[in-house]
Amino acid sequence: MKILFIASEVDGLVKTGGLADVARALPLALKRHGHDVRIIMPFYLSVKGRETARHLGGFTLPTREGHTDIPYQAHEMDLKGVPVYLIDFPNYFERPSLYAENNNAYLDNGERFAFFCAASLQATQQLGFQPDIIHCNDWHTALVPMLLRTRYANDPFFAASRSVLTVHNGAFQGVFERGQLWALPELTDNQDEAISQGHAYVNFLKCGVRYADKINAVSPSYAHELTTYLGGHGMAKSFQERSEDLSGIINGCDYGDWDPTSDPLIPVNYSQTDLAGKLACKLALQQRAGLAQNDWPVFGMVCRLTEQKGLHLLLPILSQFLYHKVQVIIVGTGDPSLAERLRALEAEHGDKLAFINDHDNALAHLVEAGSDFFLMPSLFEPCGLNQMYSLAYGTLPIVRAVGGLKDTVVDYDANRAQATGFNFHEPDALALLNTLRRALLFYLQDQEEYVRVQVAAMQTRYLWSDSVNQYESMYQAALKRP
Ligand SMILES: Nc1ncnc2c1ncn2[C@@H]1O[C@H](COP(=O)(O)OP(=O)(O)O[C@H]2O[C@H](CO)[C@@H](O)[C@H](O)[C@H]2O)[C@@H](O)[C@H]1O
Repeated sequence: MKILFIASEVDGLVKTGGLADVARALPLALKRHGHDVRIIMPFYLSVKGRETARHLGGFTLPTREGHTDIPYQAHEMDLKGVPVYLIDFPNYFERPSLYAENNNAYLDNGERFAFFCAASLQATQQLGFQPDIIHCNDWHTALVPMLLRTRYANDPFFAASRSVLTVHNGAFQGVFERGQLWALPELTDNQDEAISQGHAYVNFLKCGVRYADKINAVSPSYAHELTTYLGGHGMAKSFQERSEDLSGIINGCDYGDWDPTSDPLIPVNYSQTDLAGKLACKLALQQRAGLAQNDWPVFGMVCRLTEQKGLHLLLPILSQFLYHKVQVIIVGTGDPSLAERLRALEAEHGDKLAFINDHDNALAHLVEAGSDFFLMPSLFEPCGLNQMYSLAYGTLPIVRAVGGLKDTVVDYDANRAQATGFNFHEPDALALLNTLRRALLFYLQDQEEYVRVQVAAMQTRYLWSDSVNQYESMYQAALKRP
């Protein structure tokens, strides 16, 4: 199949979160399965190696009558054999950051990504790539399915193309004032309730859910949660209306980058049959975090500092947990108020808690390798990547049983034979504290059993080739739609 993969960030070129990991790994896996895949993304200032990009041509995007058209350039780079088309319009994309500065979203994000959606389709046509499947990801690209059904409805070039939308994070929906979207008359004039938020606003994600031929979430549990009032981020009704076309496909884990037997970013490699190196990693992590190099269990956490990641469950009970002989190492950037609270706790418990306010991939690898447990008490988690890395590194995940976490981590007390970690259900700080204590007790009372579960965790595999089989089925189903 010919697949156009549209994403706002792609690891290796530019990354702010888990979306970028998938936007790299999935196209590469599709290519390995023999598909002709092209990625298209904005030509941000921070695109790595942007000086090597090859210029493909200049095009002009027509806008609403009375407004000036938008001239832009298209470039091409290579991602391990997958061509990446880059949409270049400096006014929108040559900025210090992708979406926000100092935690404040750019005010013209709606305008920027509306342009990106429209230009992506236009550039693809101009470049002569005629896709069977147009694969959109999250709100930034979610206007594309609507444009296919409106602007391009009678264009023979895209007549056989079908769209799919992957929801990586339904909490981000892209809600913007209609008036801001002057480049897209299809939106400014469209009062359809199914794509609106109140009267004056358009919801990009709703637009994708309304018009995409098929929709998937990045885990089966999250796909189900999206249709519920509790887990649907206010969009349950929209997802319910498309429930026949909605599925869940768990992300794969990139074991090429995340493999303790060969990881070049950790001091000593180790495997299920020889765990000695894991201890050396723990000592290196304790040293890096400025904590004592002792044999206390280390609980690691690496995440964006947002409410999603469950920090408001952890913060109220952290002092209590730190009464025990444990070390907690948290690496993350994001919400300044959460960072402030973590710094205050660190000042109080400096011998047991280290907070590293940084985005550092090598350190993330060291935390995975050097910790005994990994914390993900997420409020919601569409798929989650770190728990998969943790499993591979024999670092038992302690997770809230939601979304992809529920689908990938088996709780020790619920099912000892299959156990790979610890789960709790209620979004409640005390439920988390109980689970942390459960894990601690387990670790202290039976090292042999701990190693057994650790080895079971290391044997789990979430392969991209399995996910790709499911994406292929979804693409086939999309192509059958009228
Ligand atoms: N301070 C830091 N230093 C180094 N690395 C850091 C870091 N903070 C985060 N990371 C890295 O960024 C990635 C985060 O991925 P996640 O899937 O956990 O979350 P995210 O919420 O961004 O993704 C969304 O999209 C993905 C992809 O579909 C879903 O899995 C997920 O549930 C959804 O919320 C991981 O590779 C992690 O190691």
